Amino acid sequence: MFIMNTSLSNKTFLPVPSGIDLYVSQRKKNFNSRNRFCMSANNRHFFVGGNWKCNGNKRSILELVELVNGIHVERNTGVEVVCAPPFPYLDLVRSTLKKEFGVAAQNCWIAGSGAYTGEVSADMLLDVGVEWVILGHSERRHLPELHESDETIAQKTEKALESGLGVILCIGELLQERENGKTLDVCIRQLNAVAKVVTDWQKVVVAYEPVWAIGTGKVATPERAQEVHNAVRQWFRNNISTQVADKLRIIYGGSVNGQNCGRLAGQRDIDGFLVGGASLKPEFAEIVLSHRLSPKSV
Ligand SMILES: O=C(CO)COP(=O)(O)O
Repeated sequence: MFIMNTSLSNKTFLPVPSGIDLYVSQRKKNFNSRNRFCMSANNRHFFVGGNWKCNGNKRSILELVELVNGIHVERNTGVEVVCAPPFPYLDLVRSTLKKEFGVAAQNCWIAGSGAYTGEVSADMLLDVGVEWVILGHSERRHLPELHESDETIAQKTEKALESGLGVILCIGELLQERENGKTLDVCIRQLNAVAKVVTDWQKVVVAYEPVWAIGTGKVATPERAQEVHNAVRQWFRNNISTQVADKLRIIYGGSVNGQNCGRLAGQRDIDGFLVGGASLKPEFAEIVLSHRLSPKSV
C-alpha cells in the first residue's frame, strides 16, 4: 500500500497531461476548508483499475504492460493501480508488470479446486500472484449467457475473501431502473446480498458502474455520480459501521476517459475508477494521474 502524498511539487510523472496540470494548479488555488475536512476525515487511497475485459493477444497485452509500466507513479504517492487482463494472460502480466501495480482477475469460482470444468479458483489466482478479483460486473450479471445472480456473486465474494484475494465488487443499475428511480434500490439490493458474507471490508473496493454508462460514451455527470456514491457510503454508515463507511473506497466506472476523469476525481466520495475501453489506450495514464485532482490530494 502507498501512503497518501499531499504534495504536488514533485511532478515526475510521465506523460504529464497539460490540461490536468492546469486544473490541478487552479484547484490548489481554490483549496478551502471543505477540502481540508475531506483530507482529514476521508483518508482513502485513490484506486484506478483497468478492466481489459475479453481483449488482446500476447503481443498487445505486452504493449499494454509497457504502457502501464511507463506511468510514473512514485512509491508513497496517492494512487493504487490494478490491471485486470483476461485469464490466460494473468501470469504473463504479473511477471512483467511493475510490482507496485496490482493484478486482478475478472472472475473466479465459488469454491476451491475440484471437478468444476472450465472454472478458475481463487487459490489458483493467488498461486500465480494475482491480488484482486473483479466480481459482480454488469456484463456477468446481465449477459443472458451468464446471468449471475446476487447470490452467486455473494458466494464468489465469500470464497475470494476467505482465500485472501481483494474484491472489486461492481454494483449498478440498468437504464430502465434508473429511469424508474430505482438506482439506489438496485445498488442496495446488490450490496445487501454481499454484506451477508463479508466480515472484513478492508479488502473490498466497491465499484459503482451504472450499466447505461458502460461502453456507451454516456458518462454519469460528476454530480450524479457523487450523489450515488454518497448515498452508498451512507448505506454503509447506517448498515455496517461508520468506520467502514469512512474507509471504504467507492470507485466509479462507465465511460471514464482522459477528458472526464478530472471532474469525476474532484468529487469527495469518488475514490477512483474502474476503466474499460480507455484502459486499453495511452489515456489510461491521464486517468491514473487524475488522483491528483481528488480532494484528498489537493
Ligand atoms: O465496464 C467497465 C469497467 O469495468 C467500464 O467500461 P467502459 O469504461 O468501457 O465504459
